[in-house]
Amino acid sequence: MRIIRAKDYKDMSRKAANIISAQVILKPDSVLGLATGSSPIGTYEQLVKWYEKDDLDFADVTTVNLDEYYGMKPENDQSYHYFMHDHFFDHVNIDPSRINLPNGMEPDEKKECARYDAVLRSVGDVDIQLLGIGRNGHIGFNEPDDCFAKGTHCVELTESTIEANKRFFVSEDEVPRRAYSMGIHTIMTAKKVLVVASGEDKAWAIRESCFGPVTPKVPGSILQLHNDAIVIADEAALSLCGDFL
Ligand SMILES: N[C@@H]1[C@@H](O)[C@H](O)[C@@H](COP(=O)(O)O)O[C@@H]1O
Repeated sequence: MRIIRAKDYKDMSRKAANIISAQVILKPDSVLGLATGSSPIGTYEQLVKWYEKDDLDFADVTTVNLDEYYGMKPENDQSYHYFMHDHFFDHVNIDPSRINLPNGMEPDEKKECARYDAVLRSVGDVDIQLLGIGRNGHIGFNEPDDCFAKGTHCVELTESTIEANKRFFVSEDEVPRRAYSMGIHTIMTAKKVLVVASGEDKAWAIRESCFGPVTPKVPGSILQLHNDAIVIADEAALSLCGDFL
């Protein structure tokens, strides 16, 4: 696991966008695993800027997203489908037929998990998986658990995640309680994993994920076993790692 120290959110975002753009330049038909949340927004903004300057071409890129809220219509502005279009897809020349996300509107969990796993198999290896991290160390929506989930699954969100995500909703009651998420095994098969973390509220998750025991109680800790995992974290997110760096 490589840890790259960033000055602040902007610096973190530029560093992450640099790694993704190098990937797309070197391999124009890359498969990008994409993430939502406030952490990667700056990365998408930077990629869009470079695209607008004609420095990047996404025409042959395929994307797979980590997760989606269960029961959420894609046109709902809190859906991850909406988020991805709003922050990235609608601003670059990505082919809509190469965009893949879990379908939150499929009520049959078994069916949707099997469908999305088949999609993931059909696109082949993910070249770079971008990840944010939850305050409790969750990645995608793989919440702390007794074991690591393998493939796509439907998750009950923890109180800590509901609490953290309520800032995006009018009231806590509106925060969905369940979500579809790519599994840990799928995340671990990506050729490269890129975690972006900013702010003090991520400090515990970053310390435990990078230097704590590898345990499903802190899902991000499994990334210590990945052979090409990069964590780009700002000073605040690294503030509890002092003794280890
Ligand atoms: N499913 C997403 C995660 O993919 C994201 O990493 C996490 C942290 O979000 P933020 O970056 O807004 O702190 O939030 C959600 O739970």
